[in-house]
Amino acid sequence: MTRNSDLELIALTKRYGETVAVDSIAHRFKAGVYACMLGPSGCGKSSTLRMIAGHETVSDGSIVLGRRDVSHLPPAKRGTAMMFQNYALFPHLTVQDNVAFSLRMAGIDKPERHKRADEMLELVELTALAQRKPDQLSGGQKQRVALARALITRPQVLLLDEPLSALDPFLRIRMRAELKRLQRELGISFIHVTHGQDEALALADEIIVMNNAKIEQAGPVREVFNTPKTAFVARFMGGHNVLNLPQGHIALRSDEMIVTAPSAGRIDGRVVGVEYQGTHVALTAEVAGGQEVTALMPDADYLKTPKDPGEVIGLHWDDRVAHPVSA
Ligand SMILES: Nc1ncnc2c1ncn2[C@@H]1O[C@H](COP(=O)(O)OP(=O)(O)OP(=O)(O)O)[C@@H](O)[C@H]1O
Repeated sequence: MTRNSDLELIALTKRYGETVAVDSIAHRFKAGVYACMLGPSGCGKSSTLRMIAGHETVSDGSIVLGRRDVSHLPPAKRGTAMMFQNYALFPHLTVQDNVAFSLRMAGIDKPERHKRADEMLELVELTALAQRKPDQLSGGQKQRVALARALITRPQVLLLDEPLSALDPFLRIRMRAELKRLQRELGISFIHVTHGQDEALALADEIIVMNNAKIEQAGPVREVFNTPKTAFVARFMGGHNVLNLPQGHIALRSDEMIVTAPSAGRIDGRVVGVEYQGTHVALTAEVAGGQEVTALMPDADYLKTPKDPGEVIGLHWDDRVAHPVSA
């Protein structure tokens, strides 16, 4: 089997009756990439992932992994593996047997199955719990079992559908570091669907933002964050203001906004919100046309000139940090 191959989506389309869930999208995932797919609920992320995995039929277009068109192959024959949101572990099987399950289905004998399952359990640091049942595990441990179970098939591409959403915030941050470590160690592609912008920024080499069944923007993580092409991407990725000015729409990072005395900046606004965020303070002001603008100030800077709701402030920004975006 060709290892380390690019995964290409060509005019990939999914229709459910009248609903077009994925509308002729095209993208090439480079081999070994950590890609995060983001977008609002219902934009077609899961449908895309399920088509790649083979859990959903392709309505039109194709999926090519390496040199093989895998669009119509059964899931186990594609070179992909999927890790589900709810982990879908078998409650009556031990951790080791859960991990080895797909090898059993493939008719591999028991000693080989257990050997490979043990290797996977070592990879996810669960060797000590191999004989436990899923209900004797914590959420984070279940997630590792699900990962080991997906990885045992030695996929070229691992597909993850909101893998961290069932975990509490603290564990989520720990597990995302773990995912990144695993992906680096294995050198395979991870395609990870998430609702979390922070999660995507923390993990991804590449971000694919979907909206209304289409790819709105795709590219390296810093490029998508720093130079959003559309107002939607700027708003969706967070950390930006989108201002409708006479020269058009511009995106401005909240941490690039400079708070000045009234009339000393480019525009004035009235403070409508002051939110303490620990290291920073988010100061939100209403400017002309009822638009809200947020300036993210380091806490120490804010404390030098604290503001109260109702106060008028000036807002300034450097031309270099203003990016025109389409509405
Ligand atoms: N089995 C199905 N039958 C009919 N319509 C479906 C089916 N699955 C998804 N859809 C529709 O297809 C569209 C895309 O759904 P999809 O689950 O891919 O979106 P998503 O971006 O993953 O959303 P979420 O973030 O809420 O999981 C939605 O309009 C959804 O209602």
